[in-house]
Amino acid sequence: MQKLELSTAEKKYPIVIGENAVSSIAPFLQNDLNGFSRLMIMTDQNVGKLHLENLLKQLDEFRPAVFSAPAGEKAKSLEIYEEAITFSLENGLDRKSFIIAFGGGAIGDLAGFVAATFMRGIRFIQVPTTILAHDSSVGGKTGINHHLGKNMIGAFHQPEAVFYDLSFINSLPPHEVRSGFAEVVKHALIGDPDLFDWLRMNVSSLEGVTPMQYEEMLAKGISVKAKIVRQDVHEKGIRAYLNFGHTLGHAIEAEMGYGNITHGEAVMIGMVFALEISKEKSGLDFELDGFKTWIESIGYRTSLSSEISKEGLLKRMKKDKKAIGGTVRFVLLNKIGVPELVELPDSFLKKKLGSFL
Ligand SMILES: NC(=O)c1ccc[n+]([C@@H]2O[C@H](COP(=O)([O-])OP(=O)(O)OC[C@H]3O[C@@H](n4cnc5c(N)ncnc54)[C@H](O)[C@@H]3O)[C@@H](O)[C@H]2O)c1
Ligand SMILES: O=C(O)C(=O)C[C@@H](O)[C@H](O)[C@H](O)COP(=O)(O)O
Ligand SMILES: [Zn+2]
Repeated sequence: MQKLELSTAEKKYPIVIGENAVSSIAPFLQNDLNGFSRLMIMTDQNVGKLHLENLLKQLDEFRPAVFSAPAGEKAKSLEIYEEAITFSLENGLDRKSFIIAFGGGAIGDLAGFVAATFMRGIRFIQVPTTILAHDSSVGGKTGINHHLGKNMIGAFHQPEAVFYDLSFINSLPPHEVRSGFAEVVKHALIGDPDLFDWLRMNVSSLEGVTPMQYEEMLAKGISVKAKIVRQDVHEKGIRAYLNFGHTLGHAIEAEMGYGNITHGEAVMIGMVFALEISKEKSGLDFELDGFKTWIESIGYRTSLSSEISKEGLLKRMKKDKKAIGGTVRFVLLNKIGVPELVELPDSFLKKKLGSFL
């Protein structure tokens, strides 16, 4: 079990990682919150079937209401958001109520946004169940999608705590493990060169990673994120580095239709694209072919089919949250562990996308 802490000017909260972290939730609710009224668990249909009973066993005494959303990106829609608010009102939640986000990043983002906006904001905790959610459960970005772009509706709202029980990740299907591992690679590339070297040396298949190794790499990924968020909670500057690979990644997700490619797999393609540009624009000295061979051997795609429209992708990248006045800004790497934010003209991106697709 590892215990980290995210400390910002506004708030400090614990991040408990390891097998059986779930057993720390009830004592936390009991002792660390100065009381609350109604408790609501928000989960999705897959996680509900697989793991809700286990969580409920721990929380019986609190008699929680349970809201179950559709699995995956469908949860991050205005329609499901409204359903969740209606459910909260009908189940007697008030300003002193408390939410548990129990699931992957989609549920974490939805539940966090419900918590941020219900009666102008109530408290919540994150109980992540995917590898990807080592990223999404920490840092307080919450939100839902719009058909014109990912996470276009949202708020910064920090949880009271994160309880990351790694026994849940054992039931993930291989493509979801792959999705989550992409964000581990991202954290290594932007902030932990030693972790990056370690991953390259030790991970040749995701099935071969041991529980101890997962615990170690997820804690390291979270540490990279926490260090950045601590300095820039509201993304006025360096928090944008956590968006490495996301400018194209988010455009791919929206262009292909939410849920038709996993977030991590889209981000991995986006990182390959950003690494290629980094070599050209930021002087990155990096063996990209070797990197691509490595991730392809783990099962990632490293390029897109030519059926996807490059005009469509560019249009979406121009709506990215980092863009200013329609000028796209990309996170590039100067060195492994040294990111920077660089403006890229449309003409350059169009040309690059042309050779990438
Ligand atoms: N807020 C942030 O900082 C942040 C960071 C990264 C990603 N995200 C968002 O997170 C979302 C992706 O998160 P995700 O990959 O966890 O996706 P997800 O929540 O959609 O989960 C992926 C799939 O795995 C299933 N699942 C979840 N836990 C499981 C388990 N233990 N066993 C078996 N199946 C399980 C889900 O039902 C779903 O079908 C995207 O919407 C992305 O934009 C947010
Ligand atoms: O926490 C952050 O900051 C991130 O950018 C983490 C990303 O991995 C995550 O996908 C996030 O939701 C992207 O945020 P957005 O602001 O680009 O929508
Ligand atoms: Zn992401």
